[in-house]
Amino acid sequence: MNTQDVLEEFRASGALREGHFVLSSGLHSPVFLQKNLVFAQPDRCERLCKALAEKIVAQVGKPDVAISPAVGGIIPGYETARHLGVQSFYVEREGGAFKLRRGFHIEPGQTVVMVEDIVTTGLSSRECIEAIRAAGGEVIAAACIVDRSGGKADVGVPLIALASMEVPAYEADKLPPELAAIPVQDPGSRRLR
Ligand SMILES: O=P(O)(O)OC[C@H]1O[C@H](OP(=O)(O)OP(=O)(O)O)[C@H](O)[C@@H]1O
Ligand SMILES: O=C(O)c1cc(=O)[nH]c(=O)[nH]1
Ligand SMILES: [Mg+2]
Repeated sequence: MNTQDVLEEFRASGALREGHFVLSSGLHSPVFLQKNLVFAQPDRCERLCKALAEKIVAQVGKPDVAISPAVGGIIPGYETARHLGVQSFYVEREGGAFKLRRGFHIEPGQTVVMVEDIVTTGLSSRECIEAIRAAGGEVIAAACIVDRSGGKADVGVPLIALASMEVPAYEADKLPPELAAIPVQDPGSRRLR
């Protein structure tokens, strides 16, 4: 599956949104990939995650566990783990920082692939990897459905992306006037209270 095939799954799901969005990183963008509309369709989610699992195995082999950052990473993390034939855990925010909770346990030295939905700056991936290491896991790679940085994001381990694209994103005080004129939406969970 190449980038065009992946974006076609997003387009057909109505998940390629245009407007004014504040992203998890605080950057602003005229484009948002509403991945949940894709993952809500099990057949599409299966196609994407099966392809991602195959790419992971081809590049780094099969890990012991797949671990994702909540909320967006949970569904693709589970489905990718199913195709890898490994357990699926997730980290979630406790007082702002990602933690492994709910009885999920990593044996010392177990190998982990961190599975994200979307990578923009790589901040959430780095936070997730830090939480996995704090719990004793050895992160051999990160993986995602779409890398919006076009390969520029550095998550500290190899990043295996099913699709790669470059989408404009701006700091809050450097918005182009046409973007500033549109009311802003904050669709993610980082700032939810
Ligand atoms: O690479 P980054 O700059 O960190 O951006 C990508 C992150 O943003 C989204 O999560 P978000 O925190 O918006 O919440 P969600 O997982 O609930 O969608 C997405 O799921 C990634 O985790
Ligand atoms: O950077 C983000 O927060 C982000 C971008 C995007 O296109 N989709 C998403 O769910 N999150
Ligand atoms: Mg997320």
